[in-house]
Amino acid sequence: MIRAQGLTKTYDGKNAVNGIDFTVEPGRVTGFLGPNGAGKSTTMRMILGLDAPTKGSVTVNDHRYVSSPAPLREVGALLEAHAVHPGRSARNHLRWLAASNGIPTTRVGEVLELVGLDSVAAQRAGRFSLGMGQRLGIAAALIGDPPVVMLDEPVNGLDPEGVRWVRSLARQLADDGKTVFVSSHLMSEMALMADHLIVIGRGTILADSPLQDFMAEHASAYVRVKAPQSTDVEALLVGRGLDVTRVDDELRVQGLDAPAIGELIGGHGLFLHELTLVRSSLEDAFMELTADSVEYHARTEVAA
Ligand SMILES: Nc1ncnc2c1ncn2[C@@H]1O[C@H](COP(=O)(O)OP(=O)(O)OP(=O)(O)O)[C@@H](O)[C@H]1O
Repeated sequence: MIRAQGLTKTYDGKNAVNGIDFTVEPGRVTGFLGPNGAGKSTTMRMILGLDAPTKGSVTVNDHRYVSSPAPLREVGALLEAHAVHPGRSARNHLRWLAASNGIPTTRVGEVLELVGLDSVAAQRAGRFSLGMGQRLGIAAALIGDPPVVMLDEPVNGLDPEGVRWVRSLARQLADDGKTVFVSSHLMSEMALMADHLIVIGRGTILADSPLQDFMAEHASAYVRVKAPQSTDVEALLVGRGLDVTRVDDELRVQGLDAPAIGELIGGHGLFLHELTLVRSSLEDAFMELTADSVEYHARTEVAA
């Protein structure tokens, strides 16, 4: 597992990461979310020992990652900036990684096949598309079959098939008991991929909970009611003390669940054309939670 305690990183007198505590547990996919500049990459770099904490500590499987003799066997990481020599072929890049960590060369063919790059393994990595580069980065992360896998924006540049593949790969790794820590700005993807969320804003933890609990706490829900005699229905629901908002021909009702609303309306001899529970998305919940933590706002408003 990954454990951060009082983890702090200060750049030019400003805390990029501000005394955070969290644990990333094995056997589940943990999503790491936050607006631009929130401190995600800085945290991931400190986990890998690429940056030293100003204060506090972070350990992987109870020791500091930098002190590991074969790091790729402990943590596999895909970071946004790929360190691949552009003139080297995909296969040679992976061979070099394997050799430097005492990993058998046979593993190179296995991971190339796993990520779907076996047919282009002899091509220079510098000529790879964004998506191919991501796949090579994931192959490198998995080459040591590590118990901890950290993926920063793994679906970036991938086509829909690739996005699905990363999702099922993350699930498979978690089901195999590995610790899977994934950052992404794609909320729809995170909603499908993550079991647990850690949300960071301006260097502090805003939420650390199972996805379901996060949605229950931060996502709103209402029941959409469409009825031919909508004025009568509205009066009935308001009369029962429910919170009703009219938007065009629909009524948005809060305060009672859908079956009870249906029975109430039917019990008064009124017809229903639609009765639907509408939940806000993870994106909505995330936007609401992080509204005060967003540092970089676009100046032009775009209609929602
Ligand atoms: N090497 C550095 N020197 C100075 N400041 C830095 C450095 N790296 C990061 N920062 C600052 O630390 C803060 C956190 O940045 P970080 O890259 O960790 O955020 P992030 O959550 O990964 O953002 P994004 O979603 O945009 O990738 C930002 O204010 C950033 O400008």
